[in-house]
Amino acid sequence: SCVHPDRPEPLDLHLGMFLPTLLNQATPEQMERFFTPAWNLRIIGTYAQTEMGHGTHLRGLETTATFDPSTQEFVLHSPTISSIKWWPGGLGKTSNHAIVLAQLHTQGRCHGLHAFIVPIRDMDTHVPLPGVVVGDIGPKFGFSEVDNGFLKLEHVRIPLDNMLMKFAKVEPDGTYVKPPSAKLTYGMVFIRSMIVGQSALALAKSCTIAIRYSAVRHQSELRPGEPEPQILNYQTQQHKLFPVLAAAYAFTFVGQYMKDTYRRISGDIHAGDYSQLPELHALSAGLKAFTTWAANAAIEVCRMSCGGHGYSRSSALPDIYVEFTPTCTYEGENTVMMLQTASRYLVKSYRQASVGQRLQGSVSYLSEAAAQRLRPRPVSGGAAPLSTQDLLSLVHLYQRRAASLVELAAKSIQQELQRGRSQEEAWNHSSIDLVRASDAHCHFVVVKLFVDKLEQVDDAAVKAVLSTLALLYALKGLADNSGDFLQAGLLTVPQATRVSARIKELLEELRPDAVALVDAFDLNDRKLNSVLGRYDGNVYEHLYEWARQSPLNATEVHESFHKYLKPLRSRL
Ligand SMILES: CCCCCCCCCC/C=C\CCCCCCCC(=O)SCCNC(=O)CCNC(=O)[C@H](O)C(C)(C)COP(=O)(O)OP(=O)(O)OC[C@H]1O[C@@H](n2cnc3c(N)ncnc32)[C@H](O)[C@@H]1OP(=O)(O)O
Ligand SMILES: Cc1cc2nc3c(=O)[nH]c(=O)nc-3n(C[C@H](O)[C@H](O)[C@H](O)COP(=O)(O)OP(=O)(O)OC[C@H]3O[C@@H](n4cnc5c(N)ncnc54)[C@H](O)[C@@H]3O)c2cc1C
Repeated sequence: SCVHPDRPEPLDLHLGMFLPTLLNQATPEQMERFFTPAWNLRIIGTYAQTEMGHGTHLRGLETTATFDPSTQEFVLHSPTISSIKWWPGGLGKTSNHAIVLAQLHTQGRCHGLHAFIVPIRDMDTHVPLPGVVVGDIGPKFGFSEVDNGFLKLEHVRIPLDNMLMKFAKVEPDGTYVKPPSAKLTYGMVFIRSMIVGQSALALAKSCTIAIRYSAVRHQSELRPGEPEPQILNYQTQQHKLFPVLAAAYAFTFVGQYMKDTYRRISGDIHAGDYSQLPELHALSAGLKAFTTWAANAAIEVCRMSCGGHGYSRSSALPDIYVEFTPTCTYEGENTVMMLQTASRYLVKSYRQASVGQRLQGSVSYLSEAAAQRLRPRPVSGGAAPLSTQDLLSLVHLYQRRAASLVELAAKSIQQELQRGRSQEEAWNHSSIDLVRASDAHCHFVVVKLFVDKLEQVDDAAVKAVLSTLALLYALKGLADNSGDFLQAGLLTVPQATRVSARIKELLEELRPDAVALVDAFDLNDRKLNSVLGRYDGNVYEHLYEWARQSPLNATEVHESFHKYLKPLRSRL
């Protein structure tokens, strides 16, 4: 059957991680030896980092690569059951090579995790090579098209030159040469950055299906005696779907920003300037977690808003969910990513700002907040006036919420330390606050980027409708997180009431443009693969046709009648 353009595929890891890792970490000689045949699919690779016992804790990975100077080889070995590589996409049956992340041992010392290119199957027969035990990990929640696999290495020898040595090196005598920065060997920033755009696409597809279907589905009575209305005219249906529509636009702009930022900073890194790597790591980790959690929940809102037909595979919504949901786990489990952004960036920046350092990039607002703390507080102490129309003032409100939650997390750590807890315990006992701080920081970044994007829109009508979407996104976020804003003294209860009223007005304003706004994503029927989301809105005829094609309908009387029902009857 033809490959559906957006379905997971066995070659995803080859394209999405094996090739990019070579590009980022291979020497010119290794590019020649591996990239060319990999580009021509002679070499098919995967990225084998996760083990049965460890996915998040990289320093806990157990696979070893021990250098043998007498033969100029590394010996790759899986020492325990928990060290068996587990999950890599395309590993089970497709790949003939793997980039294996292993603890490097040379001259009796361990130098931590490094990347090694390991042939795992014969290039011609595809039979596993000696010392290689490889296979599929079995059925999963979804991703049934992908052979996520396991790999057990039994003292497998590879040449010295199979260690990716663009940054770290091992000399022929076994001497280890450190990389310019230990962070360069982590990788994964590329895919995390790309996943932000995947979140936008998943939202765009889901709300296109749900809003188009809601425009053709008529149900119940709004006014007695009148024809059944479009379900899109129900305020609750708009309250479910229009914030998802707004988020789809917001994440589209954030996804573009993330890709541009990745391209810019990875260019600097290739030129030897590593100064922006912390910002890139923090931004990609945080936005990957923020956008995938939000999109994951929103896909389910779209499915349920389509009633029973949303549960049918003909809607495509179950498949979109099943294929999207692992983004919250892979490429950095979301909670762990949020903690990375908070602990390795936000709290560090907060402390720098607190001693007067001028911060750049996405945390520059922490300098402004630190300066604010030094000024006398206004006597009123109350929340500033709230405009439910002025986007810039809402951006500032999100900025102040983020600064407040970063400060709360930093102070929690300080309080835990003052209680006598160790550094590690103090951080662990503040981790809920740390995740909240990261979430608020990412939320501010998303709202700010949405509003910044409007400045680039020239067409007045487009700018007006996008501004309405941006307002809805910002106010809905304010309503959903009103506890944060109230706790930070940034919102009063009367203001919260005004926000709810304004949201209702915006839903009404957006109703006439809702279908045009999803059409603007320009997702054709093949890409959507959804009977409910068809551009022509001809749902019922195609739903009936889709059902008729079901394999169960190949015969009028299914064999189960003769095999089971009839014999059962005769015994009753
Ligand atoms: C030619 C190209 C063609 C392209 C075509 C594209 C077609 C694409 C189609 C296919 C699309 C998608 C396919 C992919 C599908 C997805 C498959 C999923 C794959 C995986 O899941 S791979 C495995 C993912 N695993 C992880 O992410 C592990 C998560 N854990 C960690 O990252 C780490 O354990 C940790 C949580 C960061 C903790 O590590 P550690 O304890 O060692 O580090 P510290 O917290 O102490 O921090 C130390 C220091 O390092 C900095 N840092 C940490 N990580 C990074 C990083 N990634 N980058 C940069 N810097 C990092 C951290 O900030 C600290 O710095 P400091 O000391 O504070 O200055
Ligand atoms: C569909 C799919 C495809 C994948 N493809 C690949 C691949 O191609 N290559 C590859 O190498 N891997 C792949 N993986 C593995 C994936 O990267 C890991 O599952 C992921 O990194 C999470 O690690 P884990 O499974 O060990 O979960 P764990 O880290 O065990 O997480 C379990 C729970 O523990 C919590 N936790 C863990 N550490 C901390 C902490 N420090 N602080 C607070 N809470 C914590 C987490 O938040 C989570 O709630 C894939 C996984 C899936 C589902």
